[in-house]
Amino acid sequence: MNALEPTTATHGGVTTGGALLAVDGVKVAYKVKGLGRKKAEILHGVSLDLRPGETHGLVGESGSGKSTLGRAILGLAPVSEGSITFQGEDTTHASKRRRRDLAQDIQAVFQDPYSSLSPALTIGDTLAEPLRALGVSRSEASQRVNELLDVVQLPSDALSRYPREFSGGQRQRVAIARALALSPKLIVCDEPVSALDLTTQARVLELLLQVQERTNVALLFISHDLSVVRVMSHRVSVMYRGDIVETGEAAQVTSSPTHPYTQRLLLAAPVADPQRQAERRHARAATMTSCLDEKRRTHA
Ligand SMILES: Nc1ncnc2c1ncn2[C@@H]1O[C@H](COP(=O)(O)OP(=O)(O)OP(=O)(O)O)[C@@H](O)[C@H]1O
Repeated sequence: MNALEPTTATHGGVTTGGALLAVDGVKVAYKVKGLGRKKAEILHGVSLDLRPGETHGLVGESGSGKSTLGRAILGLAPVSEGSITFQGEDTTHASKRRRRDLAQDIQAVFQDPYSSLSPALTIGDTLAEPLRALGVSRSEASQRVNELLDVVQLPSDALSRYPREFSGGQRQRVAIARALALSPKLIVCDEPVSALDLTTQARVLELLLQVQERTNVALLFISHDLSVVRVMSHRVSVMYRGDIVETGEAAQVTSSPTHPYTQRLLLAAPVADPQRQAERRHARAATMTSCLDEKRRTHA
């Protein structure tokens, strides 16, 4: 198994064929204080699908249920109705043991790598751990770890250092490398750049695009930032209060949305200085757009 080998053949950047992941009418409900035995329904029956090698953006305001959907796909949220199918297998209520196996194919990168990287492990051990757990030999794991460092553009002296010795952007690179260790087919990226400054955001997003190019991994890209979702995604779904209200090609959804909520999301001006915000957005979009153009040229 080579961490950098494409998992399937690609065509024009996105592999053709059936869905890799299908979420169908999924409901998630939690017990909450004050409701007695009644549960609060967070997802009201959401559906989306992801093709191999595709990035599906999931956008919506805080509390709309984006992370809950990501967690349901990872088997971390209780699904009360509906189904989640991965590579033709119903994984909705997969056993713990099956989940461990599925982790080879479905990985996650979260907003805060501090919470997902063990402070007690060096980067070398962090990256080798999932490989060793699978029975990969020490020397093969060591070779793979070096490949992974190369992919995420971290120096080899990173291996003996600890997460606290890295910047936020570097730690997110480590988290991406660890997610890639087992050559997954899908990575749930939950706000992977929200905690980073804009320059670092652009670098990490570019890295994700390059990684997808090399490995054909599919990404569920969760963000509240429509401009980031637009440049990262092939298709976009918009969540509003536990429902997906609109799904379509990224360019269509983000330039001429049909649902009133998406239209409001587009118009939302998040900061007091709109001039500065517009300049920043423009700079970020330019970086991302050139990156995507390059990607398209490579596949032309
Ligand atoms: N374990 C839980 N128990 C009870 N309620 C929960 C739980 N997890 C999430 N919720 C509730 O579900 C709703 C959706 O949360 P979720 O984190 O999925 O939203 P989100 O769209 O990802 O928001 P953000 O962008 O702020 O992360 C929120 O009201 C949250 O309080």
